[in-house]
Amino acid sequence: MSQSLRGKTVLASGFDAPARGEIRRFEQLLIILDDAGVIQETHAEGSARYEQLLSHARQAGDLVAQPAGTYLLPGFVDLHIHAPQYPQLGSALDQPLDVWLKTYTFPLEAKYRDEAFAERAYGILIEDLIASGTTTALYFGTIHPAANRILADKCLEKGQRALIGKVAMDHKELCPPEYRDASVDEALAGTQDLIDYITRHPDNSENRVKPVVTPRFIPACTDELLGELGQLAGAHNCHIQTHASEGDWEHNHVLDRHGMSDTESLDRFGLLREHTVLAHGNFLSLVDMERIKTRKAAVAHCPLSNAYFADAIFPLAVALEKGVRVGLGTDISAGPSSSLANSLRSSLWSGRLLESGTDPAMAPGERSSRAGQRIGMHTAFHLATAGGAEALGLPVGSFQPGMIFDAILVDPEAKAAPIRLWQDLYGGDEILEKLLYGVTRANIAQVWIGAELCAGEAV
Ligand SMILES: O=c1[nH]c(=O)c2nc[nH]c2[nH]1
Repeated sequence: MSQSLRGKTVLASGFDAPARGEIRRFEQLLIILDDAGVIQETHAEGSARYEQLLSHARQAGDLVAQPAGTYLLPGFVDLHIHAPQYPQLGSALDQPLDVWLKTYTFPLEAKYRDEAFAERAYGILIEDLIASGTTTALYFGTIHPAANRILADKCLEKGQRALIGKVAMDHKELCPPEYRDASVDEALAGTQDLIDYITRHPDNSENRVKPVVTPRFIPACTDELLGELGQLAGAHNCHIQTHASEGDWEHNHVLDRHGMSDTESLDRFGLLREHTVLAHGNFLSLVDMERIKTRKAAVAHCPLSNAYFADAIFPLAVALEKGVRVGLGTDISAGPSSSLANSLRSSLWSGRLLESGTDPAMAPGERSSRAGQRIGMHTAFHLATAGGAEALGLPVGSFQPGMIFDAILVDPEAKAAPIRLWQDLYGGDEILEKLLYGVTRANIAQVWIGAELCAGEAV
């Protein structure tokens, strides 16, 4: 079979979740793609033109029928990930955030001044992420212009949809001399360099890779830099990403320094706009959430990293109820898994722990002060796909007409890691639940980005 589905008609069964809390299950759906990999039409079995379109595609040699027993899902959108931290995945998880940054993370990120190291590490990362089903990633890079260009090159070479930020951090007290922007001008020049490089890249005519203005977090930036980055983002109408209200130390730093929350402070610097993504948001107040919603910004919920570094759980259900846009992030390497499916699963248990409380020494009714914090699988699936895409304003994340075909094909029968579906006992949405709880890299048989095969083998 072809390595591209552009101009083809795909025949597949599977699931998507274009709206929060709602799952669409489809059986033998016809998905008609145009020459750019955009979904033109879909037709369900039994609908008026189904048989005619099916036989027409078959006769024209344009029909691509996915194997029986496989499931097509939208590709995952990782809304918060530090590309340079991949070598450290699964280590140094036992320190507080500020110590972890200084002792392990800044020294690792500083290594990306070596372009050969960047080439090697970014190549491995992107291949692993695509193979794990991440079709879109919102990346923090490093402070180094050359390494950030390499990250963009690698995403384009391997086909991953990506948004990439040059990390801006110039605060002399909080960033070590060997890993900080020497001045506001240097931080701005590096950011501008990446914007120009990505927007003019000869292989980026489809805008698969986009630049992102990326102040690391308020503690790492001077006020002057924050203000300039806000203006730069406005001038280029760029995406913005940063960390906000993550843990006690960081939250209190901003309160002490600016006398207000991260959200309010970022807003004053022009950094809270449509398609700003705030990572974590554990300490957001209801007023902050209202402001984020009004600005059409979003939160990247990173449940695994919050468990290790934030000592707090993001009140996801409250934010969703408020109408805040939310997606899920792995937060490599503060989160020790590269699989967004693990973030999805963690978003389910973390909401439940917030709701129930965890101290067995306390009576059940007294363990927690929070009710109604759990979310269901339908919502988690939406956040990992269409929710993350909406946060970024990208037309991906579901199989509706007008969406670009970014998809994964899940094979529950993968020999190395079978997902036991017990189809005689379970059906419908229960199958999706079993797939999402069970899916590993071994089950992801194909990964399509822009309707082009980026991992796996087409059959
Ligand atoms: O989880 C995190 N990872 C980081 O690299 C970081 N930098 C600032 N704040 C951070 N939080």
